[in-house]
Amino acid sequence: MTQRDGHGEHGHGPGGESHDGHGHDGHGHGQHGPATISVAEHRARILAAVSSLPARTVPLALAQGRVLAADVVARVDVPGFENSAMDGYALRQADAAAATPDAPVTLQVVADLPAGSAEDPPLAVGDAARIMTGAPVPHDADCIVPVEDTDGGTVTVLIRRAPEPAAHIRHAGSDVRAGETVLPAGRMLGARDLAAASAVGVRELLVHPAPRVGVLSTGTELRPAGEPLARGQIHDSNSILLAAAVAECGGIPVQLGSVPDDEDALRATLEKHAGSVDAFVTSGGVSVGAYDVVKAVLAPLGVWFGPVRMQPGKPQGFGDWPGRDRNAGTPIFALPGNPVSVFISFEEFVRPALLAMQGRTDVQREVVRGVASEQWRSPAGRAQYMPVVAERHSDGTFAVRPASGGGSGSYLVASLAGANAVAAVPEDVTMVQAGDLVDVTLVP
Ligand SMILES: Nc1nc2c(c(=O)[nH]1)N[C@H]1C(S)=C(S)[C@@H](COP(=O)(O)OP(=O)(O)OC[C@H]3O[C@@H](n4cnc5c(N)ncnc54)[C@H](O)[C@@H]3O)O[C@H]1N2
Ligand code: MOO
Repeated sequence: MTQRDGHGEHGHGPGGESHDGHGHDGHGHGQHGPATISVAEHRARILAAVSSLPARTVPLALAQGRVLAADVVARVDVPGFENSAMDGYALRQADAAAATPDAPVTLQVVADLPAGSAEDPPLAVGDAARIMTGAPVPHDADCIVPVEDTDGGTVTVLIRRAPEPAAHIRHAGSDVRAGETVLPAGRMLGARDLAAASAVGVRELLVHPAPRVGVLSTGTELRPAGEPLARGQIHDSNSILLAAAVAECGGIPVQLGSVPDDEDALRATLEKHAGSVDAFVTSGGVSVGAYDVVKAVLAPLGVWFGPVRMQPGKPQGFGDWPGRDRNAGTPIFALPGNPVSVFISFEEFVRPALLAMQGRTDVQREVVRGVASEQWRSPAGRAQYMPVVAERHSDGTFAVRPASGGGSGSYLVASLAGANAVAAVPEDVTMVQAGDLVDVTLVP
């Protein structure tokens, strides 16, 4: 990789341009606090500011994907009783110990036990009970002979093979005993976890709920998907992306539509929904333009705005929409308007925060190793997040190349769909060469 020759810590001067040609780092933004912060610093501040939503009890059917807030302890033994692992016959092993295919043993069939039977028939010497998988084994029996080793009789039965002692019996508590912890707090619940909870007698779980996330686009130029466009208008793709991305990481998107670049309209929308969402994510209106409405409304309320040393995604805002009557405020993520910036900002900041609100501690995606298969430029002084196509090699590494011929331009929304990963290039690298190792995150 080509690195910028070192003039100390990342200064704020005009360090680099965004690839779509209108970026200037770190001045004239009127932000609070330090002139620029790194991606890691901004994420750390966000994670320090959000906490897991208070736990609630939900039925098992609504617990999938939620994080457990308390251990799940078995209420009963599993299995709860000795039961048969085979369709066949329950009997005393000694009664059939001499059986061979050439010299089968004949037993009396004195009972028929389907799964769910509550019977416990007494078995005298020479008796057997026909039994199905899962049915309770009579106390007098000590083994099961599978039906395949018999003639299948219902009055008498020929046993053609001697059973092992205790053959095909599932013992009570052999899976888990009452009182044992089956699922630890902190576990994200999947299908197997819910099955385990049900099996041990639990029907409701204490979990951190899914955050409801209000998604709002800003921009007078925006039209809903599919509507005809006049000159200067574009389709609102950010709210579509954000709503899907919220759902993908376990949140509940609440589409608030789009508001024009009008302070009162934005204020009214946020005010209206603040009580019914756990967070807001807005896009657009955070830069230095004359109509940057989000910043105009939120900065006076103490929401932080400033450049983050990244490309795309440089202009960011984060803080609280104030609560009423001493209620806590609603976290608000004010993302830049460019669609690729929205995607990268969501991945780096919003997704980790939404996962933390769900009680997750593993809030960042796994980073894998990539090898650049072609060269590309990266801005000095800003970490670059390049949408790439990553192809897996047999040794587990990935060959990566930019997903668009246009590079990392933050307006390249249609090309973004062709990417399956994002390569993160450190701040001090200005050129990634073919063959360079890069950190890669695979994305859905
Ligand atoms: N003079 C400067 N201009 C810009 C700078 C700068 O530092 N100095 N930064 C550039 C960077 S980097 C970004 S990122 C953008 C961020 O600007 P805003 O957050 O204020 O976003 P907008 O101006 O509202 O929109 C930017 C761009 O994105 C399109 N857009 C907006 N919303 C949507 C949506 N819902 N769906 C699809 N596309 C959307 C919008 O039409 C613009 O093309 O500022 C740069 N400028
Ligand atoms: O590069 Mo901006 O920082 O287009 O997101």
